[in-house]
Amino acid sequence: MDTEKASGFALPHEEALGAVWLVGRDRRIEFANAAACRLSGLPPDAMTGRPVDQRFFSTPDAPPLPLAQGPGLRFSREPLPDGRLLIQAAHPLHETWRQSEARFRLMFECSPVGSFHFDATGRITACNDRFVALMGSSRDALEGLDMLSLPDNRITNAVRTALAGDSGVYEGRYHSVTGRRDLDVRALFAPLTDHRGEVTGGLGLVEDFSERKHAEEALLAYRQRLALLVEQTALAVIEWDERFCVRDWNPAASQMFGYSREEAIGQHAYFILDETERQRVNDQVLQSLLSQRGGHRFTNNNLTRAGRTIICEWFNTTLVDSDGRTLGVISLVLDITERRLAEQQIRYLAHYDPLTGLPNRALLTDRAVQALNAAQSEDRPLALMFLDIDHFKNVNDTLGHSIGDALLAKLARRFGTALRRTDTVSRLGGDEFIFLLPDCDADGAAHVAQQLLAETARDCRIGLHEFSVSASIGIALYPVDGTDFETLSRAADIAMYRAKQEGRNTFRLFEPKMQERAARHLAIENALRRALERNELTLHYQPQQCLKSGRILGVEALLRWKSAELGDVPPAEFIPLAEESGLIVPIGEWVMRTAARQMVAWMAAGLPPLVVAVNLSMVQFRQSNLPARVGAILADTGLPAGLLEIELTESVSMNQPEAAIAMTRALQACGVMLSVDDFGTCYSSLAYLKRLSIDKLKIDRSFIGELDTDHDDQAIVSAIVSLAGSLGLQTVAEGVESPGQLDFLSRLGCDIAQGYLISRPLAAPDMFRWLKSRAGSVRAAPLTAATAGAEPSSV
Ligand SMILES: Nc1nc2c(ncn2[C@@H]2O[C@@H]3COP(=O)(O)O[C@H]4[C@@H](O)[C@H](n5cnc6c(=O)[nH]c(N)nc65)O[C@@H]4COP(=O)(O)O[C@H]3[C@H]2O)c(=O)[nH]1
Repeated sequence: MDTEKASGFALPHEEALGAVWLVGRDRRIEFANAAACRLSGLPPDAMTGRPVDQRFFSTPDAPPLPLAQGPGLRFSREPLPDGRLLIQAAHPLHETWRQSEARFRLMFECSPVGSFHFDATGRITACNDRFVALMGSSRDALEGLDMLSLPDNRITNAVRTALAGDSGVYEGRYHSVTGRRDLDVRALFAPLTDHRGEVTGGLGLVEDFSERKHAEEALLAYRQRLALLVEQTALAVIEWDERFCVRDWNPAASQMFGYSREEAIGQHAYFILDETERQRVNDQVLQSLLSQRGGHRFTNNNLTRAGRTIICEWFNTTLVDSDGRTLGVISLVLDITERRLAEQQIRYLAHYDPLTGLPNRALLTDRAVQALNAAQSEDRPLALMFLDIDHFKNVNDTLGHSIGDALLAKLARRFGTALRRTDTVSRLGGDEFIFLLPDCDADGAAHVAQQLLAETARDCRIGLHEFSVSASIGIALYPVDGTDFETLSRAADIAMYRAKQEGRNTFRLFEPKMQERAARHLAIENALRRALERNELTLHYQPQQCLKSGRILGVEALLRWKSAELGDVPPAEFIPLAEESGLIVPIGEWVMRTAARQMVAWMAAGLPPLVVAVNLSMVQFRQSNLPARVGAILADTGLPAGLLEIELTESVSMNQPEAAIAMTRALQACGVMLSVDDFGTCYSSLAYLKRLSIDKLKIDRSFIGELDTDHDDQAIVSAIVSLAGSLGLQTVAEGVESPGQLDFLSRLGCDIAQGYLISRPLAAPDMFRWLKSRAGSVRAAPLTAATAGAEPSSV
């Protein structure tokens, strides 16, 4: 380079040009390069200043003097603008070499691969820009770097391998000198030799494959995830070839169709299609799947290995290569058999009653609307019928719910046989059925109702039980009783309610006045809700007289209601409604508390202790906390337990016998007395009666009214009295109105009488006066342990 500077001429690379002489304007050599010196056989010092032969200038092509002759040398002469002369001598092979060198240099410089030369000592002598960039360093820092002193053994080993004449490879993570870059590199170290085959150094090629490595790693991870997914997924994953034979088959597919992977591979798609599906999904359809692009989805019936048909949802995607050629199809398959069944079940449940299989209200309403439209447009009648099983609750309570359910299912089947194809019977839940009878007038409806009553009354055998039930039916007619389903339903319901009130096991056609009754019931129920808080309820008391001594032993508390809106409402009217609505529970508690308080007050006012009898409704009797409530009332009011008598109606005690027996025992354990009211109206079994913990039987007043004349009643009352005697129970005769009745009862040995003959039920102050006026004949209740806490009588 110094010589170049000295010449003031930037010479191209020596080797590239061959021998070069620069001749001054004085025709003397100013500069000769190493090749020119070698060619001339003169050292550079002897060359500089040396005159150039005249002939060289006149005959430019003649061999220059004093140049040594060389074979095939080609001279050229180039006058320079400043008057100097550039003489070059080159061998023709040198030109080829020069061009090749230039190409190599270009490749070296511009290569996208980091490239560098190193000498025989392992020092980097030259490198390209890409190498500098990859290393994240500077050219100055890299050129001259001794690679054999690098800390990474694998690099030094690879360099040594190259210097030993072999190619060395290094692959690894490279941390740049500056520490700013982390690269995954692959480097090749190749030896460079001279013409004798001696290694003069090497060439290094460094490739950054970080991105490719990341891509490869990502692809590997993706493949692993995909494989895991295909292995683990609940979806069957099936790959088909272009002939629609199985190419791959995952475990879920084996699970779904019953074929192992080995059995499935190579099978044609037909192997999982049943006969019908094969006709539908023929070759043509399969071919069209192959030609489709993108995903497509369908549902079909497939066949498992065990021959079971399953419903499958298929999601298919055609597989294509990068040239768009179809390679096959990949299918994801979901077994939706259970979902379909559940959907069918839901659809069924939305329209049918699961217990009886009859249409439910939703379907009935739908059919009713259609039938009413038809009736209207064709001017035809239509009947709507409500049927309710009488005392169905008793069946459930005594025989259990499963027998109750079986009975309903059996009746539903029987009802079906009594109807025409165009009729609809539906169960609304519970024991209530609705019949929609298109084209049916009052006579037709009455006829059907009679048939239904007969079907209901037929003996039923369920398991070991044989029994029969009855039903009450209400009928409403289109168009007289209503023109829409709602109105007709209301009317039929009211008529059914009426049938129940009028003795059950019968049917009633709706009449407008029934509507009034229903409206009154509603009004009573509404007013009753406010009766307690408005203090509209009071108690009347009716005395009970000992038939032997003529003394008054106690009183029965009877509820009275004077409603602000409705005036006096008799208990026989409002008590059933209070029971239906559940209002009887707070009302009943109020009665017991008020009666107890009254007895305590009367005792405090000087009357001797009297037993007070209160009526207990079936609803109250079923409350499991009843004994606790009774105990609380006694404790709160201070009434001795023995002065409280609880009257249960015969039907109350007959329902759920075992529960009733337990409840009577629990109540008696509280110390209160128990009597069975309205005795004789139900069919009590004697064995059962014996197990009830009761003290008295109250003979129903329906047997007393005609006692003077009716021999049957006399026989019944006489039987009841002797039955009670043999069970150790007292008898109370209700509704005694005449001295004759009283006399008859006395002679029979009946213990107690109650009725208008003795006194009508009176308000508390009147009864107090009445009792006071009869002070002599009012007998204190026998003082037992339970009554011991009562205040001493001043009467
Ligand atoms: N014809 C006639 N009737 C007589 C005679 N002596 C008494 N009576 C009436 O017979 C009914 C006797 O009460 P019950 O059998 O318990 O029958 C009661 C009872 O079942 C129910 N009831 C009354 N008060 C209550 C109550 O506080 N709670 C419950 N759950 N029911 C009650 O209402 C029913 C009717 O009660 P009331 O209308 O007060 O009617 C009372 C009474 O007024 C008579 O000589 N001749």
